[in-house]
Amino acid sequence: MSALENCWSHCLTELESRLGADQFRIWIKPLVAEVSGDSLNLIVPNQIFLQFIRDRYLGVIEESASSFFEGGVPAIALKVGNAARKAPPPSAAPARPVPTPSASNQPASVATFPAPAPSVRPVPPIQGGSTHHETTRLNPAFTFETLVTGKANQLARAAAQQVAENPGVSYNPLFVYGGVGLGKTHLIQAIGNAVHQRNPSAKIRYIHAEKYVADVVRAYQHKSFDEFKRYYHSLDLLLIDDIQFFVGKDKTQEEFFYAFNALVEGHKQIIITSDRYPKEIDGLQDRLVSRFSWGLTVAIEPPELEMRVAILMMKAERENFKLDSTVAFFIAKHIRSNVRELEGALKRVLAYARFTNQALTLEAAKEALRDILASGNRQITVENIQKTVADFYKIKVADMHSKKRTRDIARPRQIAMALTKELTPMSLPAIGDAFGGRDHTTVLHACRTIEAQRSADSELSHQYNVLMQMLRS
Ligand SMILES: Nc1ncnc2c1ncn2[C@@H]1O[C@H](COP(=O)(O)OP(=O)(O)OP(=O)(O)O)[C@@H](O)[C@H]1O
Repeated sequence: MSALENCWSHCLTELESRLGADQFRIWIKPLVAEVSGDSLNLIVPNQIFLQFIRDRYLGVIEESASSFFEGGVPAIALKVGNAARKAPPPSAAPARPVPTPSASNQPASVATFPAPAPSVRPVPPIQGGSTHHETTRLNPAFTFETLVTGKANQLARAAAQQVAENPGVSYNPLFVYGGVGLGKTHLIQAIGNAVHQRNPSAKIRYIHAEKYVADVVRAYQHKSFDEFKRYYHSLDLLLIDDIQFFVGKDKTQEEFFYAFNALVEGHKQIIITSDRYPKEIDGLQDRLVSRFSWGLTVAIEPPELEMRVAILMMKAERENFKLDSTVAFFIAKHIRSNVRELEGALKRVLAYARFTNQALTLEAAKEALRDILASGNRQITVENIQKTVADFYKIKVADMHSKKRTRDIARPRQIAMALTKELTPMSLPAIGDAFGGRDHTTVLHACRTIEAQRSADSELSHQYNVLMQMLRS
Protein backbone atom coordinates (compact mmCIF):
# COMPACT_ATOMS: atom_id res chain seq x y z
CA MET A 1 0.00 0.00 0.00
CA SER A 2 1.34 3.44 -0.89
CA ALA A 3 1.69 6.21 1.66
CA LEU A 4 -1.39 7.91 0.26
CA GLU A 5 -3.44 4.73 0.47
CA ASN A 6 -2.30 4.31 4.06
CA CYS A 7 -3.20 7.92 4.66
CA TRP A 8 -6.76 7.37 3.39
CA SER A 9 -7.08 4.31 5.58
CA HIS A 10 -6.06 6.41 8.56
CA CYS A 11 -8.54 9.15 7.54
CA LEU A 12 -11.40 6.65 7.36
CA THR A 13 -10.78 5.37 10.86
CA GLU A 14 -10.34 8.85 12.28
CA LEU A 15 -13.33 10.36 10.43
CA GLU A 16 -15.63 7.60 11.59
CA SER A 17 -14.88 8.35 15.20
CA ARG A 18 -14.95 12.12 14.69
CA LEU A 19 -18.13 12.33 12.66
CA GLY A 20 -20.10 9.47 14.14
CA ALA A 21 -21.48 6.39 12.40
CA ASP A 22 -24.39 8.08 10.59
CA GLN A 23 -22.47 10.92 8.99
CA PHE A 24 -19.61 8.61 8.17
CA ARG A 25 -21.84 6.08 6.45
CA ILE A 26 -23.74 8.66 4.43
CA TRP A 27 -20.97 11.02 3.39
CA ILE A 28 -17.53 9.49 3.76
CA LYS A 29 -18.09 5.84 2.96
CA PRO A 30 -19.32 6.49 -0.61
CA LEU A 31 -16.07 8.31 -1.47
CA VAL A 32 -13.77 6.21 -3.61
CA ALA A 33 -10.08 7.04 -3.16
CA GLU A 34 -7.64 6.85 -6.05
CA VAL A 35 -3.98 7.72 -5.92
CA SER A 36 -2.76 9.69 -8.90
CA GLY A 37 0.90 10.64 -8.62
CA ASP A 38 1.24 12.81 -5.50
CA SER A 39 -2.43 13.51 -5.28
CA LEU A 40 -5.28 11.70 -3.58
CA ASN A 41 -8.41 11.84 -5.73
CA LEU A 42 -11.71 11.31 -4.00
CA ILE A 43 -14.37 10.24 -6.47
CA VAL A 44 -17.92 11.27 -5.57
CA PRO A 45 -21.17 10.07 -7.18
CA ASN A 46 -22.47 13.43 -8.41
CA GLN A 47 -22.06 17.19 -8.46
CA ILE A 48 -24.33 17.93 -5.50
CA PHE A 49 -22.46 15.41 -3.41
CA LEU A 50 -19.22 17.06 -4.46
CA GLN A 51 -20.38 20.50 -3.37
CA PHE A 52 -21.56 19.16 -0.08
CA ILE A 53 -18.30 17.35 0.65
CA ARG A 54 -16.31 20.40 -0.36
CA ASP A 55 -18.35 22.72 1.86
CA ARG A 56 -18.78 20.54 4.89
CA TYR A 57 -16.17 17.80 5.00
CA LEU A 58 -13.09 18.72 3.00
CA GLY A 59 -11.72 20.67 5.97
CA VAL A 60 -11.90 17.70 8.34
CA ILE A 61 -10.60 15.32 5.67
CA GLU A 62 -7.58 17.57 5.17
CA GLU A 63 -7.00 17.86 8.89
CA SER A 64 -7.10 14.15 9.24
CA ALA A 65 -4.73 13.62 6.32
CA SER A 66 -2.39 16.22 7.71
CA SER A 67 -2.28 14.43 11.06
CA PHE A 68 -1.16 11.28 9.18
CA PHE A 69 1.67 13.18 7.50
CA GLU A 70 2.42 15.05 10.72
CA GLY A 71 1.64 18.48 9.37
CA GLY A 72 2.06 18.27 5.60
CA VAL A 73 -1.24 18.13 3.72
CA PRO A 74 -1.26 15.97 0.58
CA ALA A 75 -3.08 17.31 -2.47
CA ILE A 76 -6.68 16.13 -2.25
CA ALA A 77 -8.95 16.54 -5.27
CA LEU A 78 -12.69 15.90 -5.42
CA LYS A 79 -13.96 14.52 -8.72
CA VAL A 80 -17.30 13.34 -9.97
CA GLY A 81 -17.10 9.89 -11.46
CA ASN A 82 -18.23 6.33 -11.54
CA ALA A 83 -15.09 4.68 -10.26
CA ALA A 84 -15.62 1.05 -9.40
CA ARG A 85 -15.69 0.78 -5.67
CA LYS A 86 -12.57 -0.74 -4.24
CA ALA A 87 -12.70 -3.06 -1.28
CA PRO A 88 -12.44 -0.91 1.83
CA PRO A 89 -8.96 -0.80 3.29
CA PRO A 90 -8.46 -3.24 6.13
CA SER A 91 -8.42 -0.65 8.86
CA ALA A 92 -11.64 1.03 7.76
CA ALA A 93 -14.33 0.27 10.27
CA PRO A 94 -17.41 -1.33 8.72
CA ALA A 95 -20.56 0.72 8.36
CA ARG A 96 -23.07 0.16 11.08
CA PRO A 97 -25.48 -2.56 10.07
CA VAL A 98 -29.12 -1.74 9.71
CA PRO A 99 -30.74 -2.98 12.89
CA THR A 100 -32.89 -6.02 12.43
CA PRO A 101 -35.45 -7.24 14.91
CA SER A 102 -33.54 -9.17 17.52
CA ALA A 103 -33.54 -9.74 21.21
CA SER A 104 -32.15 -6.24 21.63
CA ASN A 105 -34.91 -4.79 19.57
CA GLN A 106 -37.90 -6.49 20.99
CA PRO A 107 -40.85 -4.46 22.15
CA ALA A 108 -41.10 -3.94 25.84
CA SER A 109 -44.13 -5.25 27.60
CA VAL A 110 -45.62 -2.37 29.43
CA ALA A 111 -48.44 -2.41 31.92
CA THR A 112 -51.23 0.08 31.31
CA PHE A 113 -53.87 1.50 33.56
CA PRO A 114 -56.78 1.02 33.19
CA ALA A 115 -58.20 -1.02 30.29
CA PRO A 116 -57.71 1.15 27.19
CA ALA A 117 -59.44 -0.98 24.58
CA PRO A 118 -61.28 -4.26 24.70
CA SER A 119 -59.19 -5.68 21.86
CA VAL A 120 -56.10 -5.83 24.07
CA ARG A 121 -55.49 -9.00 26.02
CA PRO A 122 -56.38 -8.43 29.69
CA VAL A 123 -54.08 -9.62 32.46
CA PRO A 124 -55.21 -10.20 36.04
CA PRO A 125 -56.02 -7.07 38.02
CA ILE A 126 -53.50 -5.94 40.60
CA GLN A 127 -54.29 -6.90 44.16
CA GLY A 128 -57.42 -5.40 45.52
CA GLY A 129 -58.19 -3.52 42.33
CA SER A 130 -61.43 -3.72 40.44
CA THR A 131 -60.11 -2.47 37.11
CA HIS A 132 -58.42 -4.65 34.52
CA HIS A 133 -54.82 -3.96 33.65
CA GLU A 134 -53.47 -4.84 30.28
CA THR A 135 -50.27 -4.99 28.33
CA THR A 136 -49.31 -2.64 25.53
CA ARG A 137 -46.08 -2.28 23.67
CA LEU A 138 -43.58 0.41 23.03
CA ASN A 139 -42.95 0.77 19.33
CA PRO A 140 -40.03 -1.60 18.73
CA ALA A 141 -38.85 0.53 15.80
CA PHE A 142 -38.24 3.53 18.07
CA THR A 143 -34.73 2.78 19.27
CA PHE A 144 -31.52 4.77 19.56
CA GLU A 145 -30.13 2.75 16.63
CA THR A 146 -32.85 4.00 14.29
CA LEU A 147 -32.66 7.61 15.47
CA VAL A 148 -30.44 9.67 13.19
CA THR A 149 -28.35 12.16 15.14
CA GLY A 150 -27.51 15.67 14.02
CA LYS A 151 -27.07 19.13 15.45
CA ALA A 152 -30.83 19.35 15.93
CA ASN A 153 -31.09 16.52 18.44
CA GLN A 154 -27.63 15.65 19.66
CA LEU A 155 -28.00 17.15 23.09
CA ALA A 156 -31.40 15.58 23.63
CA ARG A 157 -30.11 12.23 22.48
CA ALA A 158 -27.03 12.36 24.72
CA ALA A 159 -29.22 13.17 27.72
CA ALA A 160 -31.65 10.40 26.78
CA GLN A 161 -28.86 7.88 26.55
CA GLN A 162 -27.56 8.83 29.97
CA VAL A 163 -31.01 8.49 31.43
CA ALA A 164 -31.45 5.10 29.78
CA GLU A 165 -28.19 3.93 31.34
CA ASN A 166 -28.93 5.30 34.81
CA PRO A 167 -32.67 5.79 35.19
CA GLY A 168 -33.71 7.77 38.24
CA VAL A 169 -30.16 8.94 38.84
CA SER A 170 -28.86 11.45 36.31
CA TYR A 171 -31.64 13.78 35.19
CA ASN A 172 -35.01 13.52 36.81
CA PRO A 173 -37.27 14.50 35.19
CA LEU A 174 -35.92 14.66 31.67
CA PHE A 175 -38.06 17.18 29.82
CA VAL A 176 -37.85 17.09 26.01
CA TYR A 177 -39.53 19.79 23.98
CA GLY A 178 -39.79 20.63 20.28
CA GLY A 179 -42.21 21.18 17.40
CA VAL A 180 -44.47 18.55 15.87
CA GLY A 181 -43.01 15.51 14.18
CA LEU A 182 -39.42 16.12 15.24
CA GLY A 183 -38.84 12.81 17.02
CA LYS A 184 -39.83 13.42 20.65
CA THR A 185 -41.89 10.25 20.89
CA HIS A 186 -39.22 8.28 19.09
CA LEU A 187 -36.56 9.51 21.51
CA ILE A 188 -38.43 8.81 24.71
CA GLN A 189 -39.62 5.41 23.52
CA ALA A 190 -35.99 4.65 22.69
CA ILE A 191 -35.27 5.20 26.37
CA GLY A 192 -38.14 2.86 27.29
CA ASN A 193 -36.89 0.16 24.92
CA ALA A 194 -33.30 0.51 26.18
CA VAL A 195 -34.33 0.32 29.83
CA HIS A 196 -36.48 -2.72 29.11
CA GLN A 197 -33.63 -4.39 27.29
CA ARG A 198 -31.30 -3.93 30.27
CA ASN A 199 -33.90 -4.79 32.82
CA PRO A 200 -36.85 -6.76 31.43
CA SER A 201 -38.62 -6.71 34.79
CA ALA A 202 -38.64 -2.89 35.05
CA LYS A 203 -42.16 -1.54 35.22
CA ILE A 204 -42.35 0.87 32.32
CA ARG A 205 -45.32 2.92 31.24
CA TYR A 206 -45.50 5.04 28.10
CA ILE A 207 -48.63 7.14 27.96
CA HIS A 208 -49.87 10.03 25.87
CA ALA A 209 -51.02 12.91 28.10
CA GLU A 210 -54.53 12.77 26.62
CA LYS A 211 -54.82 9.14 27.67
CA TYR A 212 -53.59 10.00 31.16
CA VAL A 213 -56.35 12.62 31.39
CA ALA A 214 -58.87 9.94 30.35
CA ASP A 215 -57.48 7.60 33.02
CA VAL A 216 -57.98 10.26 35.68
CA VAL A 217 -61.56 10.83 34.54
CA ARG A 218 -62.25 7.10 34.63
CA ALA A 219 -60.71 6.72 38.08
CA TYR A 220 -62.92 9.60 39.19
CA GLN A 221 -66.06 7.99 37.77
CA HIS A 222 -65.24 4.58 39.23
CA LYS A 223 -63.99 6.01 42.51
CA SER A 224 -60.82 4.02 41.99
CA PHE A 225 -58.23 6.67 42.80
CA ASP A 226 -56.48 4.44 45.30
CA GLU A 227 -55.80 1.88 42.68
CA PHE A 228 -54.86 4.59 40.18
CA LYS A 229 -52.31 5.98 42.63
CA ARG A 230 -50.95 2.59 43.62
CA TYR A 231 -50.41 1.76 39.98
CA TYR A 232 -48.71 4.97 38.87
CA HIS A 233 -46.67 5.34 42.05
CA SER A 234 -45.27 1.83 41.62
CA LEU A 235 -43.68 2.40 38.21
CA ASP A 236 -39.94 2.36 37.57
CA LEU A 237 -40.16 4.52 34.47
CA LEU A 238 -42.98 6.81 33.42
CA LEU A 239 -42.86 8.28 29.90
CA ILE A 240 -45.50 10.90 29.40
CA ASP A 241 -45.93 12.43 25.95
CA ASP A 242 -47.29 15.86 24.97
CA ILE A 243 -47.89 17.21 28.47
CA GLN A 244 -49.38 20.41 27.02
CA PHE A 245 -52.65 18.42 26.95
CA PHE A 246 -52.81 18.87 30.74
CA VAL A 247 -53.60 22.56 30.29
CA GLY A 248 -56.83 23.48 32.04
CA LYS A 249 -57.21 19.97 33.56
CA ASP A 250 -56.75 20.73 37.24
CA LYS A 251 -57.66 17.34 38.66
CA THR A 252 -55.23 15.66 36.25
CA GLN A 253 -52.50 18.09 37.19
CA GLU A 254 -53.09 17.40 40.87
CA GLU A 255 -52.89 13.63 40.39
CA PHE A 256 -49.82 13.99 38.25
CA PHE A 257 -48.24 16.18 40.93
CA TYR A 258 -48.63 13.35 43.49
CA ALA A 259 -47.34 10.76 41.06
CA PHE A 260 -44.40 12.98 40.18
CA ASN A 261 -43.41 13.48 43.81
CA ALA A 262 -43.76 9.80 44.68
CA LEU A 263 -41.68 8.69 41.72
CA VAL A 264 -38.90 11.24 42.07
CA GLU A 265 -38.65 10.60 45.82
CA GLY A 266 -38.39 6.89 45.09
CA HIS A 267 -35.62 7.58 42.51
CA LYS A 268 -37.86 6.36 39.72
CA GLN A 269 -37.43 8.03 36.36
CA ILE A 270 -39.91 10.42 34.75
CA ILE A 271 -39.60 11.59 31.16
CA ILE A 272 -41.89 14.23 29.74
CA THR A 273 -42.36 15.74 26.30
CA SER A 274 -44.10 18.89 25.19
CA ASP A 275 -44.32 21.10 22.14
CA ARG A 276 -43.12 24.02 24.26
CA TYR A 277 -40.62 24.99 26.92
CA PRO A 278 -42.25 24.31 30.34
CA LYS A 279 -42.57 28.00 31.30
CA GLU A 280 -44.37 28.70 28.04
CA ILE A 281 -47.17 26.23 28.73
CA ASP A 282 -49.87 28.62 29.88
CA GLY A 283 -52.40 26.97 32.15
CA LEU A 284 -50.02 24.56 33.83
CA GLN A 285 -49.78 24.93 37.62
CA ASP A 286 -46.63 26.71 38.80
CA ARG A 287 -45.73 23.89 41.16
CA LEU A 288 -45.57 21.50 38.18
CA VAL A 289 -43.62 23.93 36.02
CA SER A 290 -41.07 24.43 38.79
CA ARG A 291 -40.73 20.68 39.30
CA PHE A 292 -40.12 20.16 35.61
CA SER A 293 -36.96 22.21 35.91
CA TRP A 294 -35.54 19.99 38.68
CA GLY A 295 -33.91 17.73 36.14
CA LEU A 296 -32.82 18.62 32.65
CA THR A 297 -34.77 20.37 29.90
CA VAL A 298 -33.58 19.77 26.34
CA ALA A 299 -34.88 20.92 22.96
CA ILE A 300 -35.17 19.09 19.67
CA GLU A 301 -34.90 21.47 16.74
CA PRO A 302 -36.00 20.96 13.14
CA PRO A 303 -33.29 18.97 11.35
CA GLU A 304 -30.90 20.76 9.04
CA LEU A 305 -30.51 19.70 5.42
CA GLU A 306 -27.70 17.26 6.05
CA MET A 307 -29.63 15.48 8.78
CA ARG A 308 -32.76 15.33 6.62
CA VAL A 309 -30.75 13.64 3.88
CA ALA A 310 -29.31 11.18 6.40
CA ILE A 311 -32.80 10.36 7.71
CA LEU A 312 -34.07 9.72 4.17
CA MET A 313 -31.10 7.50 3.33
CA MET A 314 -31.55 5.54 6.52
CA LYS A 315 -35.30 5.08 6.15
CA ALA A 316 -34.87 3.99 2.51
CA GLU A 317 -32.14 1.55 3.52
CA ARG A 318 -34.48 0.02 6.08
CA GLU A 319 -36.95 -0.56 3.28
CA ASN A 320 -34.16 -2.25 1.31
CA PHE A 321 -34.08 0.61 -1.13
CA LYS A 322 -30.89 2.26 -2.30
CA LEU A 323 -31.76 5.92 -2.55
CA ASP A 324 -29.65 7.96 -4.94
CA SER A 325 -28.14 10.93 -3.14
CA THR A 326 -29.43 13.35 -5.81
CA VAL A 327 -32.96 12.19 -5.10
CA ALA A 328 -32.41 12.34 -1.33
CA PHE A 329 -31.15 15.92 -1.63
CA PHE A 330 -34.07 16.86 -3.78
CA ILE A 331 -36.62 15.56 -1.26
CA ALA A 332 -34.73 17.01 1.71
CA LYS A 333 -34.43 20.42 0.12
CA HIS A 334 -38.14 20.65 -0.52
CA ILE A 335 -39.58 19.04 2.60
CA ARG A 336 -38.27 21.08 5.47
CA SER A 337 -41.00 21.25 8.04
CA ASN A 338 -40.54 18.05 10.03
CA VAL A 339 -39.44 14.45 9.96
CA ARG A 340 -42.95 13.01 9.77
CA GLU A 341 -43.54 14.91 6.52
CA LEU A 342 -40.17 13.81 5.27
CA GLU A 343 -41.10 10.19 5.92
CA GLY A 344 -44.43 10.71 4.18
CA ALA A 345 -42.70 12.14 1.12
CA LEU A 346 -40.25 9.25 1.00
CA LYS A 347 -43.05 6.69 1.25
CA ARG A 348 -44.81 8.37 -1.64
CA VAL A 349 -41.71 8.37 -3.77
CA LEU A 350 -40.96 4.70 -3.03
CA ALA A 351 -44.55 3.68 -3.66
CA TYR A 352 -44.58 5.59 -6.93
CA ALA A 353 -41.39 3.89 -8.12
CA ARG A 354 -42.72 0.45 -7.16
CA PHE A 355 -46.13 1.06 -8.61
CA THR A 356 -44.93 2.41 -11.94
CA ASN A 357 -42.14 -0.12 -11.92
CA GLN A 358 -39.51 2.45 -12.75
CA ALA A 359 -36.12 3.35 -11.34
CA LEU A 360 -36.15 6.02 -8.70
CA THR A 361 -34.76 8.88 -10.73
CA LEU A 362 -34.96 12.55 -9.93
CA GLU A 363 -37.73 12.88 -12.52
CA ALA A 364 -39.76 10.11 -10.87
CA ALA A 365 -39.35 11.79 -7.46
CA LYS A 366 -40.49 15.14 -8.87
CA GLU A 367 -43.51 13.48 -10.40
CA ALA A 368 -44.39 11.59 -7.20
CA LEU A 369 -44.21 14.76 -5.10
CA ARG A 370 -45.79 17.12 -7.61
CA ASP A 371 -48.81 18.16 -5.55
CA ILE A 372 -46.89 18.38 -2.25
CA LEU A 373 -44.33 20.60 -3.93
CA ALA A 374 -46.99 22.76 -5.52
CA SER A 375 -48.65 23.45 -2.15
CA GLY A 376 -45.27 23.87 -0.43
CA ASN A 377 -44.14 26.44 -2.93
CA ARG A 378 -46.67 28.95 -1.83
CA GLN A 379 -45.19 32.30 -1.00
CA ILE A 380 -44.52 33.27 2.57
CA THR A 381 -45.67 36.86 2.92
CA VAL A 382 -44.68 39.56 5.35
CA GLU A 383 -48.32 39.83 6.50
CA ASN A 384 -48.35 36.14 7.30
CA ILE A 385 -45.09 36.46 9.25
CA GLN A 386 -46.38 39.45 11.22
CA LYS A 387 -49.57 37.63 12.13
CA THR A 388 -47.83 34.39 13.10
CA VAL A 389 -45.26 36.17 15.27
CA ALA A 390 -47.88 38.44 16.87
CA ASP A 391 -50.06 35.42 17.73
CA PHE A 392 -47.09 33.51 19.08
CA TYR A 393 -46.07 36.33 21.44
CA LYS A 394 -49.64 37.36 22.16
CA ILE A 395 -49.30 40.92 20.94
CA LYS A 396 -51.39 42.79 18.39
CA VAL A 397 -50.55 42.72 14.70
CA ALA A 398 -50.81 46.52 14.87
CA ASP A 399 -47.78 46.49 17.19
CA MET A 400 -45.68 45.31 14.27
CA HIS A 401 -46.23 48.75 12.74
CA SER A 402 -46.39 50.84 15.89
CA LYS A 403 -43.74 53.07 17.44
CA LYS A 404 -43.90 51.30 20.82
CA ARG A 405 -40.48 50.34 22.05
CA THR A 406 -41.15 48.29 25.18
CA ARG A 407 -39.21 45.05 25.15
CA ASP A 408 -42.26 42.76 25.02
CA ILE A 409 -43.20 44.41 21.73
CA ALA A 410 -39.84 45.46 20.28
CA ARG A 411 -38.38 41.94 20.56
CA PRO A 412 -41.17 40.14 18.64
CA ARG A 413 -41.08 42.91 16.06
CA GLN A 414 -37.35 42.39 15.56
CA ILE A 415 -37.91 38.65 15.28
CA ALA A 416 -40.58 39.22 12.64
CA MET A 417 -38.21 41.47 10.68
CA ALA A 418 -35.41 38.89 10.83
CA LEU A 419 -37.81 36.15 9.69
CA THR A 420 -39.01 38.32 6.82
CA LYS A 421 -35.42 38.86 5.73
CA GLU A 422 -34.75 35.13 5.90
CA LEU A 423 -37.94 33.79 4.36
CA THR A 424 -38.87 36.32 1.69
CA PRO A 425 -36.94 37.94 -1.14
CA MET A 426 -37.84 41.43 0.19
CA SER A 427 -35.13 44.07 0.40
CA LEU A 428 -34.27 45.84 3.67
CA PRO A 429 -36.05 49.08 2.69
CA ALA A 430 -39.16 47.14 1.63
CA ILE A 431 -39.16 45.31 4.97
CA GLY A 432 -38.76 48.65 6.78
CA ASP A 433 -41.81 49.97 4.90
CA ALA A 434 -43.86 46.93 5.85
CA PHE A 435 -43.02 47.49 9.52
CA GLY A 436 -44.51 50.96 9.91
CA GLY A 437 -42.18 52.85 7.59
CA ARG A 438 -38.95 52.12 9.44
CA ASP A 439 -35.55 52.87 8.00
CA HIS A 440 -33.58 50.03 6.39
CA THR A 441 -30.81 50.46 9.01
CA THR A 442 -33.36 49.63 11.71
CA VAL A 443 -34.16 46.39 9.89
CA LEU A 444 -30.50 45.57 9.52
CA HIS A 445 -29.94 46.24 13.21
CA ALA A 446 -32.90 43.97 14.06
CA CYS A 447 -31.54 41.14 11.91
CA ARG A 448 -28.08 41.42 13.46
CA THR A 449 -29.42 41.65 17.00
CA ILE A 450 -31.59 38.58 16.56
CA GLU A 451 -28.79 36.63 14.96
CA ALA A 452 -26.45 37.44 17.86
CA GLN A 453 -29.10 36.66 20.45
CA ARG A 454 -29.94 33.35 18.80
CA SER A 455 -26.40 32.14 19.41
CA ALA A 456 -26.36 33.43 22.98
CA ASP A 457 -29.87 32.53 24.11
CA SER A 458 -31.01 28.97 23.43
CA GLU A 459 -34.59 29.75 24.36
CA LEU A 460 -34.84 32.54 21.81
CA SER A 461 -33.16 30.35 19.24
CA HIS A 462 -35.75 27.66 19.87
CA GLN A 463 -38.63 30.14 19.51
CA TYR A 464 -37.17 31.38 16.25
CA ASN A 465 -36.93 27.82 14.92
CA VAL A 466 -40.48 27.03 15.96
CA LEU A 467 -41.74 30.13 14.17
CA MET A 468 -39.79 29.19 11.10
CA GLN A 469 -41.31 25.72 11.21
CA MET A 470 -44.81 27.16 11.61
CA LEU A 471 -44.35 29.49 8.68
CA ARG A 472 -42.93 26.84 6.37
CA SER A 473 -45.43 24.13 7.12
N1 LIG B 1 -33.77 11.87 14.11
C1 LIG B 1 -34.63 10.98 13.58
N2 LIG B 1 -34.17 9.86 12.99
C2 LIG B 1 -35.01 8.97 12.45
N3 LIG B 1 -36.35 9.09 12.46
C3 LIG B 1 -36.86 10.18 13.04
C4 LIG B 1 -36.04 11.18 13.64
N4 LIG B 1 -36.83 12.15 14.14
C5 LIG B 1 -38.10 11.78 13.88
N5 LIG B 1 -38.13 10.59 13.23
C6 LIG B 1 -39.32 9.88 12.76
O1 LIG B 1 -40.32 10.84 12.45
C7 LIG B 1 -41.60 10.38 12.83
C8 LIG B 1 -42.24 11.39 13.77
O2 LIG B 1 -41.53 11.36 14.99
P1 LIG B 1 -42.27 11.44 16.43
O3 LIG B 1 -43.62 10.84 16.36
O4 LIG B 1 -41.32 10.90 17.44
O5 LIG B 1 -42.39 13.01 16.56
P2 LIG B 1 -42.97 13.89 17.76
O6 LIG B 1 -41.99 14.99 17.96
O7 LIG B 1 -43.28 13.03 18.93
O8 LIG B 1 -44.30 14.45 17.11
P3 LIG B 1 -45.64 15.01 17.83
O9 LIG B 1 -45.29 16.35 18.37
O10 LIG B 1 -46.60 15.09 16.68
O11 LIG B 1 -46.04 14.04 18.88
C9 LIG B 1 -41.40 9.02 13.46
O12 LIG B 1 -41.67 8.01 12.52
C10 LIG B 1 -39.92 9.00 13.83
O13 LIG B 1 -39.38 7.71 13.79
